Amino acid sequence: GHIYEGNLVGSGLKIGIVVGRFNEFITSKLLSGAQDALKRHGVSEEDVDIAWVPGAFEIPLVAQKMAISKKYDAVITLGTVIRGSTPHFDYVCNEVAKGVSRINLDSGIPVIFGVLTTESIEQAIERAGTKAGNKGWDVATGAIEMANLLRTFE
Ligand SMILES: O=c1[nH]c(NC[C@H](O)[C@H](O)[C@H](O)CO)c([N+](=O)[O-])c(=O)[nH]1
Repeated sequence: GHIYEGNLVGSGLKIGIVVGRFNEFITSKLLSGAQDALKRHGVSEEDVDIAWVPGAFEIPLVAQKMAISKKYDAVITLGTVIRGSTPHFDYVCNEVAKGVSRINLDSGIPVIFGVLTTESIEQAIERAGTKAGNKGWDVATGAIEMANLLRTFE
């Protein structure tokens, strides 16, 4: 039988990025990690569009707009929700996760979930370019892999 898998060759792919401004100290690092990964895998900067939204709660709506525009091979979502400072932490996280996962199925476009949900600021910093790596890099390579994988099914 056939093994389907997407390679990490990004050249020619069009990528949309939705990033939340809330906790911008962290989300800006996630964004640069994603941009670095896209560039290092051959995605040209002119093929990357970036939309800034107020916070994670607004990510799904703009991610949906990008996905249904059919202008992108994949959409990356970036945000940071920290329980310590979020009164409705579980609600915000669940709604954003549910919203993003639904867009994948409704649009058929890979929309990668890159919203950090952590207990503390320290944990967020660890995942935004320090000892636990950069989640932005990880979701960017995931976007390239999924875009290429889905092309094999067309
Ligand atoms: O992205 C975040 N948005 C947060 N709230 C804003 C929310 O995403 C919406 O922007 C806001 O509710 C307006 O709709 C956060 N907290 O509340 O702490 C958070 O930690 N992260």
